[in-house]
Amino acid sequence: MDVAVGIVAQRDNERAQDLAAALVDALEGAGASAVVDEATGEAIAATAVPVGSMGDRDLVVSIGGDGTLLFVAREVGPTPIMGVNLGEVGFLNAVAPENAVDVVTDIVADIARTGRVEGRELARLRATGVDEDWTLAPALNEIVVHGRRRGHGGGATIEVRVDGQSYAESHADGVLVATPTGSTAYNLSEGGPLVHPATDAVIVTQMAAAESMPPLVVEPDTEISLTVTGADTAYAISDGRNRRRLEPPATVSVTPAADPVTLVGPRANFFDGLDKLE
Ligand SMILES: NC(=O)c1ccc[n+]([C@@H]2O[C@H](COP(=O)([O-])OP(=O)(O)OC[C@H]3O[C@@H](n4cnc5c(N)ncnc54)[C@H](O)[C@@H]3O)[C@@H](O)[C@H]2O)c1
Ligand SMILES: Nc1ncnc2c1ncn2[C@@H]1O[C@H](COP(=O)(O)OP(=O)(O)OP(=O)(O)O)[C@@H](O)[C@H]1O
Repeated sequence: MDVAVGIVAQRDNERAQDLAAALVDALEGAGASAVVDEATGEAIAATAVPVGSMGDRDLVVSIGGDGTLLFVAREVGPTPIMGVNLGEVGFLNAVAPENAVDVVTDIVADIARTGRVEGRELARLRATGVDEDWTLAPALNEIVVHGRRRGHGGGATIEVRVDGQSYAESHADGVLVATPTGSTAYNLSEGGPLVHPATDAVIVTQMAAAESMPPLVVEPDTEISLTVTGADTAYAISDGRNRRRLEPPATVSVTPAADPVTLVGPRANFFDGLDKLE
């Protein structure tokens, strides 16, 4: 089968663009087709398409940090993604740049031979409005609900309900609902637990709450609802980038998203990765 690959390189990063060019050459040499994102297409000689249209590719390669991979996941949904790490932490991107050409050409040869992609599924969360009809882009890391701004005078009163049962209610900077993938990100800075990536779970962590309850870990099919009062404005935010302004009183419902993200390629070692977080 003819394998089609999309390549997204971190914007304005020359190293990422050079690697994208090397991947295009290697893939075309191996008989596959390769396109790059539009920003990268301005820097290197390659066919460019919007990232949002790469959902029809067999594989999308993200070259950059965790933020670039989160962006690619938002744009291409369930299409298999492989991350090459040029960033600092690289929790989501297991492949080192020097191995990228070999790893990608091996994966593409596998797809050509078998017609399928071996990957692992990472759960996402979906946030919807209860009083108003809106939905955020599915979150691979976390949904955050916070007041007008982080810090003094910017918080709100947020009640957390777990499958309809009240768990906590306090004035706080916010509350975050994280996946195991997101447990090492914002959740960790707010005192939430690390959850090993092989665990199916959802984490609820209050952010600087006046009357705090311990962070809570529940099974993935649980509905978490967050009711915001005591503030003029609040926000619901998916993976730090996709946001919805709320006018409290407002309730946000967080449930499992239908489509997981499929990550392809070698797995990052969770315990080695933790050393990089300090
Ligand atoms: N105080 C904090 O820790 C804080 C604040 C805002 C956002 N964030 C995280 O940033 C994410 C958005 O990323 P961005 O690059 O667009 O914003 P960003 O540029 O603010 O990146 C924040 C940092 O989070 C790291 N990161 C992202 N996902 C991770 C994960 N699953 N495990 C470990 N580290 C991870 C990134 O490598 C980066 O160093 C959000 O989903 C949130 O988890 C963290
Ligand atoms: N090729 C691209 N086309 C369009 N937008 C891009 C592209 N690459 C990155 N972006 C934007 O940049 C954001 C990623 O942020 P950033 O580059 O700061 O994060 P990163 O990959 O985690 O890198 P670092 O670890 O160096 O911070 C994405 O959310 C997206 O909005």
